Amino acid sequence: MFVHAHPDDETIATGATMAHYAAAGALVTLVTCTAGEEGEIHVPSLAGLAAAEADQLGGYRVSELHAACAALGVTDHRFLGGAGRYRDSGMMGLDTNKHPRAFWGADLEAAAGQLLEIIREVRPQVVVTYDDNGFYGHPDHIQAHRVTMRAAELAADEGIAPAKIYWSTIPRSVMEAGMAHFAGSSDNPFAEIEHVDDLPFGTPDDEIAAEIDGTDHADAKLAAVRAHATQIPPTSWLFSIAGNFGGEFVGMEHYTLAVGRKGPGSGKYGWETDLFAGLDLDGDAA
Ligand SMILES: CC(=O)N[C@H]1[C@@H](O[C@@H]2[C@H](O)[C@H](O)[C@@H](O)[C@H](O)[C@H]2O)O[C@H](CO)[C@@H](O)[C@@H]1O
Ligand SMILES: [Zn+2]
Repeated sequence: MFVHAHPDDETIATGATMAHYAAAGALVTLVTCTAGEEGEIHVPSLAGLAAAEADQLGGYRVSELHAACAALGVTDHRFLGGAGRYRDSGMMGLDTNKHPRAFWGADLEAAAGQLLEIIREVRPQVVVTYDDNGFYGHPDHIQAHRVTMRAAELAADEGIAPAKIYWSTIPRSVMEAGMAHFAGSSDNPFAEIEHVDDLPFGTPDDEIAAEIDGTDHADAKLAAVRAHATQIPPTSWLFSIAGNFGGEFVGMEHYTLAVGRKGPGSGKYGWETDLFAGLDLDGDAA
């Protein structure tokens, strides 16, 4: 079960992993916490849908999300609390954070209870969300983390806690390789960044628990990225890096392990290659 804040996060952060497990026959459940109402619009003909205009972007992004799920082979998608329950809060500190339905202002117990209802039904062995900074500090990402971790506590009280909880991330080494590769390029997505430590995200390689090789699904992930056209323009850094690094970047996704016992791994840091590593078919520690 993947818990994400906005339509597009599922693809950007975990699209290849979701496609990998969907193709392998696992039940992949995606829970999206908001409809992304406060997003930018990179499709000029849709500018009138913006929050400050017709305020219809959320509904449109639902269609983008469905197209992305189809590209990834994900068939079980839910909105936390039902479609429209929680609204995209906008970037940290904006007045939109105070909207009556802003996810950032959601009652934690109520939202966690809504996620617990899905956990009771789906009984996920593995859950994936963000770290306590929401990966890069967006209020809805931070709230998605808090709601997920609280729901897992409530599930544990009922004896149905997931065996493992992972937080999506990017290894510091991948960021450094990207910066080195694009140094001097006119199309440098890292142009504003002097040092990798200046980025609001990135995890030291020795703190990574799992690397999922979804390179066989890199094309599906890029199709899902294209489905989120209002958020990710053709000029996006994602396409720049994908064009240069291809499946090596797009298809490889990384996670830290927040809850549970790390299974067998390989390589310099013993990274797992499977989120179910160390679990038996019932999702119990083998
Ligand atoms: C990937 C992600 O979480 N996107 C969010 C984010 O989008 C950013 C926002 O529009 C910001 O104003 C831009 O400068 C930045 O480039 C975007 O990534 O926040 C949006 C508003 O909450 C959200 O809709 C979008 O999904
Ligand atoms: Zn997001």
